[in-house]
Amino acid sequence: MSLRNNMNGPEGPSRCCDDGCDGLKNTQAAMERLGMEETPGCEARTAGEVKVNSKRFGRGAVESGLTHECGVFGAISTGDWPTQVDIPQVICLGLVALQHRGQESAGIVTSEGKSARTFNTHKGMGLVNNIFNDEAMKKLKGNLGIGHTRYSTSAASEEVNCQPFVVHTAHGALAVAHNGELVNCSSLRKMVLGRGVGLSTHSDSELITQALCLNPPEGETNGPDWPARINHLMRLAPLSYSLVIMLKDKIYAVRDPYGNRPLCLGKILPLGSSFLMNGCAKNGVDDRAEGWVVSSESCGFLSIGARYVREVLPGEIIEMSRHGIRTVDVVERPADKQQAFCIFEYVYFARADSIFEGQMVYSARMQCGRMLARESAVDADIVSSVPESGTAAAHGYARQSGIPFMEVLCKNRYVGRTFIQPSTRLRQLGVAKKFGALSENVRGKRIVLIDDSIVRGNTIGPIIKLLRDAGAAEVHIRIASPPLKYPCYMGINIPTREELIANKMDSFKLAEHVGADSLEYLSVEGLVSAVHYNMKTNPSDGLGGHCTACLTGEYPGGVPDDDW
Ligand SMILES: O=P(O)(O)OC[C@H]1O[C@H](OP(=O)(O)OP(=O)(O)O)[C@H](O)[C@@H]1O
Ligand SMILES: NC(=O)CC[C@H](N)C(=O)O
Ligand code: SF4
Ligand SMILES: [Mg+2]
Repeated sequence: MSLRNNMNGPEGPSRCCDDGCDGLKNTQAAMERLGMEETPGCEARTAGEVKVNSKRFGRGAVESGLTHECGVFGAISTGDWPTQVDIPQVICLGLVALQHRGQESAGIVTSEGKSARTFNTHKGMGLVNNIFNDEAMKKLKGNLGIGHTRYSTSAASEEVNCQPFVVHTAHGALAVAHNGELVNCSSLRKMVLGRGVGLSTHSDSELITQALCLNPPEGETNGPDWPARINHLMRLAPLSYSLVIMLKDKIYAVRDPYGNRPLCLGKILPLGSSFLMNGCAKNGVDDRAEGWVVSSESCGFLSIGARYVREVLPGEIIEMSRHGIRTVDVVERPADKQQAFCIFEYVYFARADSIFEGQMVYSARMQCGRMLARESAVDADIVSSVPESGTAAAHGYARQSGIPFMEVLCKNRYVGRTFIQPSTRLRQLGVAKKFGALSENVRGKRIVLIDDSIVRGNTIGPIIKLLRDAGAAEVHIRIASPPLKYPCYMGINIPTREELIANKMDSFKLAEHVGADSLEYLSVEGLVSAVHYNMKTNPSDGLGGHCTACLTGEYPGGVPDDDW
């Protein structure tokens, strides 16, 4: 899951928005790549009546797959500061574990807990390991801190938009890291600007940061009431976000009322903890906490000596201090609305060892494969997968069908982004070059090949050709998610409807187009029931609902109020 064919490049996606034009250069490049006519100015339109100032263009062009979201992380040590827990190191390792969620830039901000004036900040473009060298880590000394790894959805992939954002308020410094995208960004932006606040970027994450700084119209009697300010923001902007917000000596962990983006809590255990020594899940529950962490995903917890505790609930505001953690508020959704956790976290985004809703992502993916085998059986000699994220579903398909699993593809993890390859031919080769066929496993075989998703349809065709060239007798494609037909407004870079191959052809035509003997998708009902199969949360508690908008067109919080 580490390689994304992201064509954003160092200039990355940028947004030409209602009050600025900084996205135009990249917008034009994206248009050229898409073969569209360019007209000057923010309000210019293409022949197809697509506005240049739409966010969609602002994100730049991508060759294949869905590009990710972001990873947020926070850590605080408990007890008398300073303690033995190396908070900057914990955050850095936490971000490395979240690297698959965003590879454009990363940042860490720490506080020693004493002064409301000074935070230690280090941010940069690129991968976590390249940004945080020894010198940077020394500078980040602190007892609490937050971190971010970014895939941009609003505002360019540039240093100025790297997170966490830090602002200095009348009540001290404030730092914010955000995963998600504000659906009503435009109206909130107008509101904040209308209150006399200047914004220095087009980032919705900076907007959140500044909105938190606004003094409430009714005033505050005993200094700032941060939970009340957060609550107020959540009512103004109900989705989508998971936030970590740092003040001098506290962190607030916040998940939007729809629970659209993931966020979970972990407890840093003493080094001698039996849980860390033998990994037994029931141990560690009663161990004293040496600190607390909050993270987009739980996959990195063991690597930092932490134990997964639970998810942050939709709408919950958790305060983390040196005394421990406590829920300070829960902001409700409208009564008629379900939780809308992104179902694509299960399909593709999250690391397979992360836990959501009481189940491991890997188990949900396997269950999708089982369901797919029930819905779309085929006679074959072997079941195989497109690595990486198709593999768990392929194992599920194999178990359900009784057809043995065998690897047929080797993935070269060192193939870089395809944006450096100029021509269509070379870019297409780029997809094929990512994989090699295990020819002895392939020759003469009837293969069921499982992938997690088809987006633009650029990956699967060259792979089928590779397998046929290696002697495959038949190649049947089974996709462990339904056809992707609609854009996402909640932090995922899903292409335009026109670019999504499922809007151009049904599965029969697509099979023909990519050279498969057959091609079938998992149904929406099949995906939802596979995800529900091992889930521990209960829909009757208002939990366990999922966003399927990119599959069904039913958006949990409506469509954006600005111009997409
Ligand atoms: O239809 P397309 O637009 O070509 O994209 C679909 C492919 O993109 C993703 O894989 P990717 O190689 O990005 O990551 P992975 O290694 O996690 O599978 C996804 O798993 C599909 O294989
Ligand atoms: N992918 C994300 O979650 C991005 C967060 C935020 N919208 C940004 O562009 O920085
Ligand atoms: S539209 Fe799709 S990718 Fe976006 S939040 Fe919903 S399920 Fe996730
Ligand atoms: Mg893939």
